[in-house]
Amino acid sequence: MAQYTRVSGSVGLITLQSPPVNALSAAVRQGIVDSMQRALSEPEVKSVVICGQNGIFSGGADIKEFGGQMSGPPLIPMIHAIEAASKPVVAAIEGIALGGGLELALGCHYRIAHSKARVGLPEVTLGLLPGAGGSQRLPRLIGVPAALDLITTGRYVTAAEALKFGLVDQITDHNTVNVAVKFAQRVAGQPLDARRISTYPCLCPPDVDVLFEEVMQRVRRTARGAIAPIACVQAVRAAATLPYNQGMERERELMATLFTSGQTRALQYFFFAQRAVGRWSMPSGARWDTSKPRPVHKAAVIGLGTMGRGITVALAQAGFSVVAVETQEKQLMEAKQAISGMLERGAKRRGVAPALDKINYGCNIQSVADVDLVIEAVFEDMALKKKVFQQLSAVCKAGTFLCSNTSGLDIDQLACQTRNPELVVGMHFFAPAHVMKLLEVVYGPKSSPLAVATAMQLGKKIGKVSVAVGNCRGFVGNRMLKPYLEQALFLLEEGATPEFVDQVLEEFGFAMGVFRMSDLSGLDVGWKVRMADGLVVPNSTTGQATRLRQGRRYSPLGDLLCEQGRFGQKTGRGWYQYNKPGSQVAKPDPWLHSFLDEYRARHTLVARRIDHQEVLERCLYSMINEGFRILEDGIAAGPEDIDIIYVFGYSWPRHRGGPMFYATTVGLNKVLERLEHYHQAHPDVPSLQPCDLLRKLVASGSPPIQKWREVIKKVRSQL
Ligand SMILES: CC(C)(COP(=O)(O)OP(=O)(O)OC[C@H]1O[C@@H](n2cnc3c(N)ncnc32)[C@H](O)[C@@H]1OP(=O)(O)O)[C@@H](O)C(=O)NCCC(=O)NCCSC(=O)C[C@@H](O)CCCCCCCCCCCCC(=O)O
Repeated sequence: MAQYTRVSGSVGLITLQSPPVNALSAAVRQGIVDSMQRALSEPEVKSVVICGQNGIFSGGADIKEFGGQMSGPPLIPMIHAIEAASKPVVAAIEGIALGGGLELALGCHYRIAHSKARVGLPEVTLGLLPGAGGSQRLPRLIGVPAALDLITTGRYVTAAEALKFGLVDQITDHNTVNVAVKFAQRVAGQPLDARRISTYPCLCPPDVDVLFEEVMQRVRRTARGAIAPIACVQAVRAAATLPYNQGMERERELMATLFTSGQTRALQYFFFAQRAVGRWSMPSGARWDTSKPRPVHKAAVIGLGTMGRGITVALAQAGFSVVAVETQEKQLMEAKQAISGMLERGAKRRGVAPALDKINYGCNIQSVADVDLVIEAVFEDMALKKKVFQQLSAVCKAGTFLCSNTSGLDIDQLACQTRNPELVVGMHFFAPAHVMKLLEVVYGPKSSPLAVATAMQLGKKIGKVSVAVGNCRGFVGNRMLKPYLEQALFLLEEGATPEFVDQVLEEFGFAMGVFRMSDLSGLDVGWKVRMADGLVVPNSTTGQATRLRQGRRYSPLGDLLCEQGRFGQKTGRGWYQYNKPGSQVAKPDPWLHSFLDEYRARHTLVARRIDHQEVLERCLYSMINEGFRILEDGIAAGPEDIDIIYVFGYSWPRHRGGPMFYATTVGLNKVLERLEHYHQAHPDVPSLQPCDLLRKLVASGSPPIQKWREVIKKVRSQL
């Protein structure tokens, strides 16, 4: 709702009241309409101020309303009425004015912002465009180039930047509402024609067509199939080329398409999923709201390879004191130089001082004795990690949390090396660790809620989206990657090429297909793991046994490439060829094609034509099936956890919501039916066998994803 009061005798003050972010719900819109009517009808009132309660102007339209029947006064006529009002209306912007919130402010005649406020039109991130006049008013107010930037990226700007653009009229460090009220008194009675943004001409640079073409190309390149950024460019183009009313009509048409699209449903789901993962729970019943984290002031990082360096940078940038440890002096000095460079570059970008003095470097593990939390980031080798954990347990003060940056090793085995296994958790960072948003916080059977809460809180403080997951081989992300990679290899055996498989996956929206991604990560990484698992048979040539391991179909293709020294980008050869080692430009490799032909001939495999559908279904449905197993096993608490991990850690296209949400858009019965089909064709591939939870969900009528947790609970209680 909105509260109406009269202040200073002549100013009508409308306060939006819809905690926590004053979203423009039906009740708030009704409140604004009623309050405006009152303010305009009271002769004593000469001007109006609109503000939000609790220091927040508005987070925009109420996203929760989008899924259902919209009721209450619509936003567009409400904003038009404010702009057309005969008395000046001033927006007092504190905290945030986002999306519809900023569009409301643009309908006001003046905007006063607090210096700490941030404003923006983030609709594109929800698969929408600023559909309450924002795409037409913003370019008229701040010009086409700046409006295009804000609307197509959805980025927020500070009050200072907004003032520079002319988006706000004044900024203040004082009480914004008081300043706005005084301002409103001053402008009372002044003519308003020049203050109605919809009447402004749209200022275009001389080369505006070139600009639109460039932005459209950039957007198409980076959108990876998302439709909203393209519609945003089209809407701003309408502002630049059409009179206001026609531009509004174009905005409405474009919005209508977006509003009913599957992409916006996926992105809205994703918005709430990001918030849901913070409300973590463990199978023991421990939860985010009953487990208090312990403050961490000083942390240590052990092992300063690529991951350790990134983690050190992330911690130092967030203001933590860090002890950074490497065993050899030479490696320590190299790491110090690299970390300093990363901090300096990051600080330059953000216009702040580099946090160099936050880090103490050392070669002696004793130097971590007084830290609150240690993140071990040595090589992915269980024996080595165990040794480090034994040392840490002996050296660290009582109560220190011991965390391992591992991408899939058993946390429990590490916890068993320590005096206090309840203080041990996994912290699986993604490379580069100071850039990638995802953090899997892995709890073992002995990890305490305190340790999980502390690691989750630390993740938040260093700017990560942290997801709490259970302890199993590969945790969530890498466990689901396994069937995906496996299917891709089987497809090569059956006749596909790496280029074709990658093309299909990239058209789907992945930043990189599976083979380009493997080349980037290094083929030797998985090879070492398979060797440790006893799966690699060196110099294997022929025979059925080569393609079977432990009773299941196995493709040795990756092993054979590694035997040739083809480790991917770093060696200049992998599934593709590169101009030189380290180059990132992947080119098809005729050698690889002959190699595949010879391999198939050797194993009497007849190449067949494989189509797009089969690539997508086999790669994605096998991965989704593993996701259902993960839910069934209680490794992830809900589908949102999996989806967040896949979007932030594995470049799953955000506008498809994540693998589990995608399964709902395909239809769970269809996923089940296709898995059954493929499993029948490949009975020696267990990952294609539909899991029980998927069957149960289909049997219970494929409930919406928000209801899955109830079915999962039932399935688990029956175990
Ligand atoms: C605001 C934030 C920056 C705050 O961040 P913070 O970290 O402080 O807090 P949280 O993110 O945890 O949020 C707290 C809490 O609040 C919930 N929440 C936040 N924002 C909203 C919101 N806008 N709506 C609802 N709920 C919200 C959040 O979920 C948390 O609760 P939870 O229980 O989940 O923990 C940050 O929250 C943020 O970034 N918010 C989103 C900001 C945003 O994206 N705003 C834009 C919204 S979209 C919009 O405004 C659209 C408008 O342009 C136009 C609307 C016009 C509609 C017209 C419809 C036309 C239909 C066309 C059909 C045509 C048919 C025809 O014509 O034929």
